[in-house]
Amino acid sequence: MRTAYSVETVRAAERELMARLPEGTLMRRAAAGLAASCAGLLRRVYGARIVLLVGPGDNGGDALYAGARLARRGAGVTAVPMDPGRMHPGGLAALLGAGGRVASAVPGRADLVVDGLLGIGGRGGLRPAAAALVERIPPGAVVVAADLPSGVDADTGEVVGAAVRADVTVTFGAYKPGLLIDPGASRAGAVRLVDIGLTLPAPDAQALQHADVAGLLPEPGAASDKYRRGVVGIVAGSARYPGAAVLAVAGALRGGAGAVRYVGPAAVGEAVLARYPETLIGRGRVQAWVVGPGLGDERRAQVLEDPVPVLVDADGLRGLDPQALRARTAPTLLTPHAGEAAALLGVGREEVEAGRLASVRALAQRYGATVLLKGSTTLVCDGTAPVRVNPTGTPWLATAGSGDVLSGLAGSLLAAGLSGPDAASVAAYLHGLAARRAASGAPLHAHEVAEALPAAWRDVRTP
Ligand SMILES: NC(=O)C1=CN([C@@H]2O[C@H](COP(=O)(O)OP(=O)(O)OC[C@H]3O[C@@H](n4cnc5c(N)ncnc54)[C@H](O)[C@@H]3O)[C@@H](O)[C@H]2O)[C@@H](O)CC1
Ligand SMILES: [K+]
Repeated sequence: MRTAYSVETVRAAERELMARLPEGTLMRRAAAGLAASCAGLLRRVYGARIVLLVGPGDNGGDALYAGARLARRGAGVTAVPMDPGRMHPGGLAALLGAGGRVASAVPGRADLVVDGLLGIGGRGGLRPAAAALVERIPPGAVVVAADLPSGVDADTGEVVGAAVRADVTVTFGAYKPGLLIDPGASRAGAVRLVDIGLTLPAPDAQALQHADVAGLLPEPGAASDKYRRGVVGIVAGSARYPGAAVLAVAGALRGGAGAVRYVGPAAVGEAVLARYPETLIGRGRVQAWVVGPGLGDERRAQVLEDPVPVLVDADGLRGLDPQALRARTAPTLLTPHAGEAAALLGVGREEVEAGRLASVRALAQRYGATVLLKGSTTLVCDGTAPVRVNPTGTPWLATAGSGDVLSGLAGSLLAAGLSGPDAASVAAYLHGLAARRAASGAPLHAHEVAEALPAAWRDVRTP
């Protein structure tokens, strides 16, 4: 499990540790880790041209101390301050003492640039002086961000205006949520964690890895039969959109439930059966429902009355009543994309896109449900536990019908007994992995994602 911590939490842990250690110990640890990563990225440290972009705070201090270490190994190190009057004094003395120099402009050529402009003390978008330095980063240089790419909000991943685009981010003490959540995540490149000895409480965000997902996958035992493994009911599709039902069933059949039941118009049921003859047709007991696309209100209301877990997606999300959801006794899982989330919150779509973390938290609070917010870095939040950030997926997943496969899959996992947050995050993980496999660099369609799910499932289980 990759865990991430808010700035407030990291600061508190740092204060607690700093009080017990000689002054400067943590910054030395951070700088040593940063310098080691930089050295590993260079073919040769001796003679390498390294540029440090140095901000006014301790993030700049990290860059200066790391630069001093690299200068001692024979690199040519140039520090370019954002504000010449404000540089970490100890770091500056160390760099100059090691033979580094300070320049007022970014050199035209560099092998490696360290972004030490802003760390967890950065607020808002980069101010003009910082943005001007970032614009001058020489093309072809490897960019290494200290702690986080400057301009990325550490707590949320939000980017307002200019931000550094790093190849590698060397982060200190703990991952920050903004390194896992887009748009920040896509600015961070490969993220490396340097342990500086912090003791941390419960995380604010977490990203499942293969082993975590493997531990959550439902496994049939010797005594299992199709009913004990769970039946998932799919209430989706209309004469106009029969495909949504077929795709949701396609996802559900690969999600670990023992059987999939389809409830809907006869013509749609026939389309489902033509593709998947193993589907049960018509009403009956289920362990979880998926209420999805192409629906009228009455069908949704009926399903929400059933005291079993219910996943609500697409058209099913329209005009949802928060009070009605809060009154439910069984778990509810909502799976909106940004547009649907915006409608549920009564805000603009851009607001959701720019503030994905705040939006998913607000939705979970307002509707008393687990919410899976689809998009670049899908988020899952149940209002209490850490937000789950999905690390798999590919931009090719932005294709018609892929959401129907996801809702069928997540519903199937709910029917198999997983909690709302587990079903949602396992489904998002497998779905993203299947899409990567199916796409491998070329366009894909939703059915291929469903067909790649068993391979993704096996991948996850392979140690
Ligand atoms: N506290 C600690 O124990 C440790 C801190 N470390 C480093 O210290 C960093 C935090 O240092 P600071 O608290 O000094 O904060 P930062 O160095 O992140 O930045 C704060 C400074 O930047 C300015 N600033 C804020 N937003 C700006 C913007 N949008 N544009 C331009 N300037 C802006 C502020 O006026 C302030 O002077 C961490 O990210 C990490 O790199 C590490 O050395 C590890 C140990
Ligand atoms: K930085």
